[in-house]
Amino acid sequence: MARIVFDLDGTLIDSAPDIQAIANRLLAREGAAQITLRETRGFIGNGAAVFVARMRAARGLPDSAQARLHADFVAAYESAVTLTVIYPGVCAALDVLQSQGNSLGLCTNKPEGPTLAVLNHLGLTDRFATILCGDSLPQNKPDPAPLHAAFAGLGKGPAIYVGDSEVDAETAQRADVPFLLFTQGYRKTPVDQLYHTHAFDDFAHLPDLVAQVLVR
Ligand SMILES: O=C(O)COP(=O)(O)O
Ligand SMILES: [Mg+2]
Repeated sequence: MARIVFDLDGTLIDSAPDIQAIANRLLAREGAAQITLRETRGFIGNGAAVFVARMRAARGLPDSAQARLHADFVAAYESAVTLTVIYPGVCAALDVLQSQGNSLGLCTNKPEGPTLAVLNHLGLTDRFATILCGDSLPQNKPDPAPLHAAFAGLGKGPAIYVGDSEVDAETAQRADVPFLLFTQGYRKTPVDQLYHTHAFDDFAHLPDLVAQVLVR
């Protein structure tokens, strides 16, 4: 059976409303305008430090505020779980994939504290036999090292990565593994311009796509 590794934000969960709420509390304190949900989605993907840098750039806050705002963002991040939801059909798809004997892992650029907090809050932690976070290794996605480590944690078998973003597509390409692209996440680039093996807009289709990858 296969080793299937998932991205988190924008793939399994829609966490943008919680991340937007933290950002807007910080921006209000700085006297800067709020960011929209669309802007928030656009800033997610390369981890917390890059999110804060993009948020600052969008509101003209200086580089000298980065360390302070990043620290405040991370401090708030672990308790920011209440507005986050699992995308429709995710749990049923994971049930099917696990019942077929596939092993599941997670590879996210979100730091470990908030990753475990939101997984616990949503009852998802036990689904994953291995979890690689943005601060688990010196390298972050799109460096393929965390994805390789996630697959290594799942033993042997064909490898498949499932994600939503430009970062995930590049990571999969650099790791040379099949990539299933969820199109309803935080991607900004047209699907046909991103590396992918199959694209899907509904988790009900995921088990079939995994089966298609495995017969190739
Ligand atoms: O925290 C981020 O910026 C991205 O998280 P993800 O890798 O789960 O999409
Ligand atoms: Mg993502």
